[in-house]
Amino acid sequence: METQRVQAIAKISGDNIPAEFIRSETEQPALTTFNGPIPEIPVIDFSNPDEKNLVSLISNASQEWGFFQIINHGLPTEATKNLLKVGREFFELPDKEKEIYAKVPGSDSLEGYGTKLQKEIQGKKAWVDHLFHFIWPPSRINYKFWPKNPPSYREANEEYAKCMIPIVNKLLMLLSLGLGVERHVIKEAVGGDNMEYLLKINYYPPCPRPDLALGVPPHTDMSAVTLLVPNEVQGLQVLKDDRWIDAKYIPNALIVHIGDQVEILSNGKFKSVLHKTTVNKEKTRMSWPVFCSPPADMVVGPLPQLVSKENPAKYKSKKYKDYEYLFRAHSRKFSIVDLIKTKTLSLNCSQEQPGRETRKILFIQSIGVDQNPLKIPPLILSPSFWKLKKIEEIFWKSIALKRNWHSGFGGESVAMKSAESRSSLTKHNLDQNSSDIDDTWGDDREFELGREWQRRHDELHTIGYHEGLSKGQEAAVQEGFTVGFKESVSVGYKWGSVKGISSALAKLPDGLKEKLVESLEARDKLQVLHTSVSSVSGADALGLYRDEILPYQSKAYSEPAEGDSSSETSSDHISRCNRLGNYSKELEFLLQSSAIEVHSAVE
Ligand SMILES: O=C(O)CCC(=O)C(=O)O
Ligand SMILES: [Fe+2]
Repeated sequence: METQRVQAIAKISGDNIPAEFIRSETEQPALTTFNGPIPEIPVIDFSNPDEKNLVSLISNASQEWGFFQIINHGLPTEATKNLLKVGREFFELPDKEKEIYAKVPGSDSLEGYGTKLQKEIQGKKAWVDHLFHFIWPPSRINYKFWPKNPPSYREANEEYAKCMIPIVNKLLMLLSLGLGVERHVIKEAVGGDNMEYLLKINYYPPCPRPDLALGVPPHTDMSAVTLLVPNEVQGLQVLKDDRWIDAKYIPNALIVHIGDQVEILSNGKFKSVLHKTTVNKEKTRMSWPVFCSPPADMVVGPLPQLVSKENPAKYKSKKYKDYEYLFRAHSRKFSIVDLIKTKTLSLNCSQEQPGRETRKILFIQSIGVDQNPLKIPPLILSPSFWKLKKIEEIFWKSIALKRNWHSGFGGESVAMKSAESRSSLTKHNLDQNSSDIDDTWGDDREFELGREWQRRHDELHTIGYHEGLSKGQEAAVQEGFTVGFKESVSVGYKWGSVKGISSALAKLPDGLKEKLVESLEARDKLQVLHTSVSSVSGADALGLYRDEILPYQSKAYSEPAEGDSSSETSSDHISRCNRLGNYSKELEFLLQSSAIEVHSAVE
């Protein structure tokens, strides 16, 4: 079945848009765009002969914004003009002609003409079509995805790629100097001359309700750096100090995004920027980002020069292809770079120092609120958590060897959706062509297992976190920003943890379970806990929280009235109706009598 393109939907939309494009209030541009005095997004003159000064400007912009525009960059205006012209002409071709370049269904490759197939977590679709193809190095180019029409498409793209190279090299050199390492270091760390340039053309047709829809939803780029030219229609927004800021259109400027790989290499000094796009009522917006990324097998981790005892690595090292896999397997709602942060996932946020975590919370939360009263306790997984990891690893490996990828955690979660899509992808490969079986299961098996394990592991870690945040978001939307958000995050987190941990335990083979939880009684109780936890959906859990705990907590904040006849204390009440809390306590209790300990600092 052919995918419906947004370009086609736009043509028949009239005054309204289909419901699947209407964003929740926390995402609608009309409600989230910052309207106060706009901080200046850095504009940097790339021809500045004072190298020291240039390094400092780029370095500051990369730390504070992860985003800037460069002017006088040396990219010939003619090359850009031609790139934009042929791209626009391609999208103006009849649909049938464009479909010749459609992405290959089921393929792992990003290349081709397409529309994001899966809806996002909240079931929303993006108002954008796109074309992806590599433009550099020549060995990476697959001309199958380069339009033959207009005829000058190839020449214009080849010319543009050639002109990009010195600019990208200079940028990486300046970034290296900004980190205090030698000028060649970042370029080499992302593959040297084998670094890959992936061009994307975004096509955002006019949208009757730009106040309700989004182009690309909030994300960071997984590249090392991204260099982008837009057409003259403004629409790009970046998150700065928890506010969505419009990036002004500057003719002939090149927009630079610091991507996840440079954030990792810099050990967190440079920030990959969270950004998204809005759409326009009358005009078609287009943009041409070039994602400059390491080759698939390149391992990227914090630069050894930047890591010491005092300043340990904040990210795990990973092959780029594994990072890419993680990126695709997980919801785009959060920045994936956080998933590979080393063991302690800190949710300690304060207004004075808005960190990435604050940003993450606020970008789902962003309702244009000036005050950020969040102060969330840190979430620490103790070393004994890794014991569980080890056992689970053996378990997943053993079932993976039986090729049973479909078994998984019980319970529903955001992450499970991606697990399902991964399973169906694998299944699709197997069904599609039996010779694919060897590719999928042959020499790469160890690697695949590693990836599968990584995914399970990441899921277990983030299951509570994601659920906590989204429950927090829903609760906060319903209850108002200041009431209950912190509490709901913590309740939601606990809830997700109980679900994730009890399901993982329930799925362990009996022999392992016995080793971990010696007492038969405790094992039975764990099973019962798992069954009851699975029977309560995330939405019901939220309902319990909202209807039973929150109102009572707010009541308990005010002094009890004189002569209040109720003898029930607030903690009595909360424990009576707090099934969520009870589940959590029950799990903690059962785990205490086992070889597993799971500590969480979330109260
Ligand atoms: O269209 C834009 O300006 C940004 C697009 C973008 O962020 C992306 O495609 O990754
Ligand atoms: Fe992007």
